[in-house]
Amino acid sequence: WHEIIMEPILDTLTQSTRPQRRPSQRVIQAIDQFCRQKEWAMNVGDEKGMHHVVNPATVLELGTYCGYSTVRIASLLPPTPIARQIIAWAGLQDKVQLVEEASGDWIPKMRTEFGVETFDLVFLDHWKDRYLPDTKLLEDCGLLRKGSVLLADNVIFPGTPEYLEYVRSSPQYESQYFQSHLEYTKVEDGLEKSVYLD
Ligand SMILES: Oc1cc(-c2ccc(F)cc2)cc2nccnc12
Ligand SMILES: [Mg+2]
Repeated sequence: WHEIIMEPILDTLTQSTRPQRRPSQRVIQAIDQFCRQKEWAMNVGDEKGMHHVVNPATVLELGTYCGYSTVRIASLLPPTPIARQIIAWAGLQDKVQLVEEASGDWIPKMRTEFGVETFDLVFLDHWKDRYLPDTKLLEDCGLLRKGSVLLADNVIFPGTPEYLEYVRSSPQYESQYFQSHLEYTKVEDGLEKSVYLD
């Protein structure tokens, strides 16, 4: 359902804003044209091409050179999740590490997998029953520091009562509610900002 909903968002973007990146085929065509007309280069090229493989999922390329064949091969890979396309369309792919796994599985691996010491900001906007366990996991894994901010969406609607009770009663947090409305509606909702005091 989510991919179906997100597709029109991506379509709207691609029709209404300038891309931060060029579709891969235009990149390949531009390099082939340059190497054919201006300066030869040792790319696999458009004649040998990459026609002999079908739908690879895991690929090892030995010898990247300028990235020409990397682009050719990557364009054969399974479609990129919509969120990754939207992030790339905004030109922010180099700043974002997208992890498509359960939060409870990955929070304990943040330090070893991504070298994260502590988070300055945690934006909680996932499954409502994960807000509290994931917050406790962040504490237990030492991923919060004095001043780390937890910003939680939907604390009123759909609602996260256990999480609210925890951050508002814990001496480890200074919590503040910012009343607003459920996105694009008049239903009450809001954000809870909780500063970790350590
Ligand atoms: O902001 C949000 C709103 C809703 C939601 C649910 C039911 C409704 F009727 C309307 C809105 C679900 C969400 N799930 C995850 C993260 N954020 C959400
Ligand atoms: Mg939300």
